[in-house]
Amino acid sequence: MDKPATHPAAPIGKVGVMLVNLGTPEAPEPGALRRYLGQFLSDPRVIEIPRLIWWPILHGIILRTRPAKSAHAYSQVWTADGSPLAAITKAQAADLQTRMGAQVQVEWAMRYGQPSVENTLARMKADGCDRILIAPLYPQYCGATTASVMDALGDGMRALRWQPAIRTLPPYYDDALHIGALRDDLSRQLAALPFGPRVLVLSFHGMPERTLHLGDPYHCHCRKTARLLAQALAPDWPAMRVEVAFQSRFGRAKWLEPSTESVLARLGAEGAQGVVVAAPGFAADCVETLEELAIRGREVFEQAGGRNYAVLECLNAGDDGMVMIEGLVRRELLGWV
Ligand SMILES: C=CC1=C(C)c2cc3[nH]c(cc4nc(cc5[nH]c(cc1n2)c(C)c5CCC(=O)O)C(CCC(=O)O)=C4C)c(C)c3C=C
Ligand SMILES: [Fe+2]
Ligand SMILES: [Fe+2]
Repeated sequence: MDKPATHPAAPIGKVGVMLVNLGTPEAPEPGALRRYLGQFLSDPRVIEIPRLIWWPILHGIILRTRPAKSAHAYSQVWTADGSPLAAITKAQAADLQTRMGAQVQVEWAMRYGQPSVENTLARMKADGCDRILIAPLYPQYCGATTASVMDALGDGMRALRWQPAIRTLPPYYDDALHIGALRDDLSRQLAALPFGPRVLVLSFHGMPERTLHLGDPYHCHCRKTARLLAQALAPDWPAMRVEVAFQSRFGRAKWLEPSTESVLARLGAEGAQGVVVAAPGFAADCVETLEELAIRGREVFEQAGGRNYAVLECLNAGDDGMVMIEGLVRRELLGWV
């Protein structure tokens, strides 16, 4: 049989994958925190208050007071490899590189701080990647996180004369690969606890409630992840109740409710025993899980009278999480690889 007609072979460039997460300070010190928070909180996707009002508050109050407080939080979770979020994202990229083989170049970047999305994009293009998949590791879409990565990507693209072709990883909050990975990973961790889990609190990062009414799908995405995950865990953990909460409130506006802090205080006051917290909105452990949930959350719960508390690890670079990332990435690379 005749071979089908093909187009003349084009020179095949490299395919790249860029894993992106939020970002992190360079050191757990007030100076580094001031630079990091300055960049983060100047992003109009994150703080949606007119510049004229927000600028004096940011520079006059927040950047004078918060860096020292945040530096203390980071210093309690800092590792020999640096910030947990950066170290874990780097490990995820290294593991994905092994899984994908030499055909694909895997890199990692941070939306705020280093390595930046812009520089990483330019370096990948210089390395010969002419097709790049940008994978923001946020399961739930949010303007403040996912869209902000796309803004940084746009800045990076604007600076390039010869641009690569781009694909972006859609949010995976309800993807069977994500729910399955969470079910397997959390089940294993639940089974290893020294006490019986009675209540599982699924704690997501909060957002100003206003963004929900403006049409941001984040709240709905969190709720759906929680519902599907609770259904997936129910057969193995029939006696465990699942609650949803939102953590890390910032500023004076009303944020999504209930707050994780109020849920832990209530459970503690009820004398609950066996309260376990998981954070299925975070692809990697970070200051928000390791300090806010594991240290301060425990204090809130125990001081209110609760006993037996645990915080489970995020998917991180563990096998369940990496099988998921590989599956999500391979699906988006169809036709390229
Ligand atoms: C996972 C999704 C996230 C959403 C949504 C989000 C929104 C959001 N965050 C802030 C303010 C802060 N967040 C901070 C840390 C932080 N936030 C996320 C993720 C989301 N944020 C992560 C993964 C981290 C950890 C970074 C790390 O280095 O470990 C911080 C800094 C820490 C602190 O000073 O408390 C701030 C500030 C706002 C205002 C917001 C939505 C509008
Ligand atoms: Fe945040
Ligand atoms: Fe926090």
